[in-house]
Amino acid sequence: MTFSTSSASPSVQDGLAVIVVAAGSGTRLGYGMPKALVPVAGRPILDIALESVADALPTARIIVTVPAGDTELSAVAAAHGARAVTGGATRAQSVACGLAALDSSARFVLVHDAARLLVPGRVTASVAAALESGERAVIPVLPVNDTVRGVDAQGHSTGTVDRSGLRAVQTPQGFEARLLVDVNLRAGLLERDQHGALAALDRAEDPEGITDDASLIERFAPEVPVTFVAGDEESFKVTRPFDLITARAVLEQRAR
Ligand SMILES: Nc1ccn([C@@H]2O[C@H](COP(=O)(O)OP(=O)(O)OP(=O)(O)O)[C@@H](O)[C@H]2O)c(=O)n1
Ligand SMILES: C[C@](O)(CO)[C@H](O)COP(=O)(O)O
Repeated sequence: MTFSTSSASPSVQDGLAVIVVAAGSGTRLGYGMPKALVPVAGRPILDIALESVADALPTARIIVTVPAGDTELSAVAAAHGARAVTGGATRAQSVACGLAALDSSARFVLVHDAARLLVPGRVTASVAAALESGERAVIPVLPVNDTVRGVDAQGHSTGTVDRSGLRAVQTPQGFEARLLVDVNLRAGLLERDQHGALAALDRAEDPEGITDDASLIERFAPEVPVTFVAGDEESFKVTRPFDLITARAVLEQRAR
């Protein structure tokens, strides 16, 4: 399914909130500071990520999860008119912190990794457009380019996997807001207090196999289809130092 527009319609932005998760430590990047603060072409990753989101969704409400005790990322969020909230110990727990801060009027919610700082507006807009057209869970994906093999406990190949049946998953992932709240409640990542207010729960670890938001839908609301839209190579996640070289190159190319 494809929804190719360059910016989301005003009607969908009206009821849409975006949670940008930026509370990670960036261990694999190894800069000794939260990854979202690491500069790319002189600007913090979060600053560029928020600009990318705002390109497609200029009027959407944005919540940014930041590490406990942070002031710098919160200032970047404020400069974009976004609200900063303290995240959790894992990505999933940070998303739950963002959901607990959600306005009750939000009909749709997009969850985006700050680390995917260069997501093209077309991708964000097509996730929002798919929600507007009635989809309840929408994720951008790409085909897998490399040959993929299984591996056994000894580290030997168990054979080639048919990659025509595989997709690499990106963000932003979009959901009907009530659905994403509901699966987070069922997963024990969120709870409601006696007044009905949502609160994120501290956990030692995430439910097994939960690596993104759509996997919560698949586990806790399997009757809801997860719909694909076309992702983009420029939505890659900055994970290791090499990714910073690519990010700089993309920014330079866009500036030309
Ligand atoms: N407790 C966490 C962990 C991750 N994230 C966010 O989730 C996104 C994807 O996570 P990942 O790339 O794994 O980031 P880090 O956890 O920072 O990386 P690492 O595992 O190398 O420490 C990032 O934007 C990151 O800031 C978050 O908000 N809260
Ligand atoms: C959510 C995600 O970006 C989808 O590809 C990814 O699962 C984040 O997890 P990671 O293990 O930290 O790369």
